[in-house]
Amino acid sequence: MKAAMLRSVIRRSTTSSAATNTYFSSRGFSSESAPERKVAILGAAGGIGQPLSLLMKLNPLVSRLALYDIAGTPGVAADVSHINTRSEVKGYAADEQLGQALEGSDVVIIPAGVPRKPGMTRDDLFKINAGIVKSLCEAIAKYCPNALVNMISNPVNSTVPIAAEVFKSHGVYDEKRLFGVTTLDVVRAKTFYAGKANVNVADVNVPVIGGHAGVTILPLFSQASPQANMSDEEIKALTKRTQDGGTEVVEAKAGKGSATLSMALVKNILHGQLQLFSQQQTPLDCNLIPYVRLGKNGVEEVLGLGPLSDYEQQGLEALKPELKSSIEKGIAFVHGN
Ligand SMILES: NC(=O)c1ccc[n+]([C@@H]2O[C@H](COP(=O)([O-])OP(=O)(O)OC[C@H]3O[C@@H](n4cnc5c(N)ncnc54)[C@H](O)[C@@H]3O)[C@@H](O)[C@H]2O)c1
Ligand SMILES: O=C(O)C[C@H](O)C(=O)O
Repeated sequence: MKAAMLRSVIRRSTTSSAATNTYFSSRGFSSESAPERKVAILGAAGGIGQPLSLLMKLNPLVSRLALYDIAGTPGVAADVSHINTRSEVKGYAADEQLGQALEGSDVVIIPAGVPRKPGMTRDDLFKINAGIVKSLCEAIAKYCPNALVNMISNPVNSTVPIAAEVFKSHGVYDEKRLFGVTTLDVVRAKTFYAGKANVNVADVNVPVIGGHAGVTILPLFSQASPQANMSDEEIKALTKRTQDGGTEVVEAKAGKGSATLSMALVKNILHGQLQLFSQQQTPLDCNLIPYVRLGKNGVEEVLGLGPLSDYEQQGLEALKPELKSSIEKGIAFVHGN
């Protein structure tokens, strides 16, 4: 098992809202007080790209927003640019403008690629998305090698290793700066748990470990807060629903794509990353729970998994072979074997 690679897929992030609020209340929204930060979205005209572009335009921590896609970016950029917030928006289309879109970026978010249709697994997207992600990462390595890179494109369990291998081959890999975006699993675990436990969802915290496909998604309900009395059967059902959350949406959308709206929660990660830029003196515990802590260069510390129940321990053992093989598939793709 490539331990470092596994860790990069295992990382997850939910930003502490307390920390985020502190920033907003203490520093305000004005362009004078917020630092200069450029965010590039690759795949900006898509189902995820468009609401994400909107959210980034609303984010007072962003000063420049580069929207890149192979088609449709002029329209999205013109539309988003009319919003009266501080960031300057530019649209970029076609390969020859990718470098300009990326140059100077502090944060890059990649939702480029095709989504699932009913009956498909995320891995079925590998054939198309692996090549897309690889070429975008080549450009990142060249034009903004120090950016924090957030991989949304599926299959995340393989696209993160693809990114890592591309960056390694250019000598710019930093495992602290590469994130697989798995926030949705945390979001779903919290929502489903709150419904079952009949508690306020805003107060709920559920760590989720592993990757981002089926059994590789492992919510740790034994560490959930507030604690609720639940039977083993209820925990199993909640675990399964969290693991199948993406499929639930794909089936409900009936051929019209996968989750795009709940993906809006990705902004939480970015708040964490952008805050981290703005408060560089101290390693900031952005509550990238359960197992990483952010510092000024990205992930500062990989924390332990915490105490697992027997059921979770079995789940952890069960997910490793699938995660390992998805990671190896990504690595092999980059090295052409
Ligand atoms: N990680 C997660 O939690 C998560 C959640 C939902 C969806 N996804 C994945 O995100 C991806 C995008 O989903 P979507 O619903 O936005 O799909 P979409 O088809 O609506 O949008 C994808 C966009 O990518 C663009 N694109 C394709 N090739 C490109 C390239 N080479 N460079 C730049 N842009 C390119 C397309 O033109 C399109 O605008 C899918 O792979 C999907 O499975 C991941
Ligand atoms: O399930 C999908 O294909 C999209 C995404 O990964 C999700 O979890 O919703």
